[in-house]
This record gives sequence, C-alpha cells and structure tokens, in this order.
Amino acid sequence: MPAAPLDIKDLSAGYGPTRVIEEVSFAVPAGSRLAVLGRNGMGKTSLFATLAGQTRRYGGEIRLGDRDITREPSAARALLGLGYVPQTRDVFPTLTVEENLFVGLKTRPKSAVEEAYDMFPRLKERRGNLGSQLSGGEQQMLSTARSILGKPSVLLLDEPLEGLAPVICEELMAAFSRLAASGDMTILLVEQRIQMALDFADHVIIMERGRIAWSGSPATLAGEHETVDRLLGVGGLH
Ligand SMILES: Nc1ncnc2c1ncn2[C@@H]1O[C@H](COP(=O)(O)OP(=O)(O)OP(=O)(O)O)[C@@H](O)[C@H]1O
Repeated sequence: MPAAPLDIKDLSAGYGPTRVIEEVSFAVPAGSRLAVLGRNGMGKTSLFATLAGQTRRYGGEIRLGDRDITREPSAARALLGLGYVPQTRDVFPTLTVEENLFVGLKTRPKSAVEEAYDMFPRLKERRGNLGSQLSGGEQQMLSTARSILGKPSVLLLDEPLEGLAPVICEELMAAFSRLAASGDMTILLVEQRIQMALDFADHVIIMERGRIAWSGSPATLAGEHETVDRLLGVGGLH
C-alpha cells in the first residue's frame, strides 16, 4: 500500500467516562512525517490509541486516505492500512522472533522477513529466540519491524526508541525517514527525545491536556524558546 493522508477533525475520546482527548484536528499529507510532542500525561499515547480504535470516542472524525474509518473497529483499521506500534511493545512471548515477524506479513510471502533483518540485523541473530527471551530494546525492534512488514500506509510509532542504544536510534530514525521519503508510508511519531523528533519530522504538534497547544514546523519551534520551555519543559531541546 502506498502512503496515505490522515485527516482528523474535532476528535474527542477517553477511557470510560474520562475524556482525555479534546477536539483535536490536524491533517497529515501522504508521505509526510509528523512529530507529536508534549510533557508526560498530556495525551500523546491516548491520541494514537484513539486513531487505532482502542479508546472510547465521544465525537469527531478520522479519515485514512479517502475512507472514513471513524466507526471501524481496531482490526479493520489495521487491514485498511493503519499500522500501530504501541509503547507497550506488542510481542508474542511464546513465539520466536521469526514467528512474530511472520504474523506481521499478513498475505506477503515469508521471504519478506529479510526486509526486517536488513533493518535490524540483531533480530536475524536472534531469529530462533522466543519473544520472552529478548531484551527490552530487542522487543522494541521486533514490535516495530513486525508493523513495518505489514506495509501500512500510515504508521503510528509511540516512543519507538525507548530502550535502544543511541547508535541504533539513529539508524532507526534514518530507516523511518527513508520509508517516508520513498512514498511508502506516512509516519506519526511520539518521542521524548525532542531533538531527534525534530530532526525527523516535517511538521510538529504539541499536546497539552488533550488538546493541540502548538502546531508548526520543526525550524519554527526550535526558534520559539518560550514555547519549548512552557510546553515541553525547561531544557526541552537537547
Ligand atoms: N487506560 C486509561 N484509563 C484511564 N485514564 C488513562 C488511561 N491511560 C491514560 N489515561 C490518562 O489519560 C491522560 C493522558 O495519558 P497519555 O498516556 O495519553 O499521555 P502521554 O502524553 O502519552 O504521556 P507519557 O508521555 O507519559 O506517555 C492522563 O491523564 C492519563 O492518566
């Protein structure tokens, strides 16, 4: 599937009676890279979970390409091209690394797992190990690789660098950039390492208490020290 645009209008959602996403609207053009930033607890993970159909929606609309997916259940959204790598590392503990990757292939041939091994040589070394035997960083790689193998048209990455060594972070961000640049995927990224997110993204939104408090380009944000201090915390850019 080629990259698709994502269009969000007036989206409000939460958990049971608790609303944590409030009238959020934004559009992400096909093949572009959006960074979603904000301090802890401001709603970044909940926004992605809402896009993936895993929270209770109170109102608003989500369009993926030319389809309205607002009322589609989570599994249908995945089939329609929405890939989601949650912060909680979605690894099957009793399957091997390779079996985990096979699950991500959907209808693609098994030989396509080599794409994951090219991206993460570490996974190739551990292809016969069980998911439960991997380190946190390896689980992170596996969860990300499995989603990418499904060739989603829009990929939601919630803190994909957590637990990874700096050199691997840089390789991974470069790989994400290539996926977006090749027109294969539209990528939305939640990341605490703000500078890395800004280097990657072509557009940024900052969330505060479930709303979008700021939206603009990485270059503009880098010059707005007051915004960075207020919405991301002093010393936010590093
Ligand atoms: N399962 C849940 N049930 C009820 N409230 C929740 C649940 N998950 C998150 N929340 C609340 O929703 C709000 C937003 O949390 P969320 O995890 O989306 O923020 P975040 O910006 O991703 O934070 P972090 O950077 O710490 O991951 C918080 O007030 C949080 O306590």
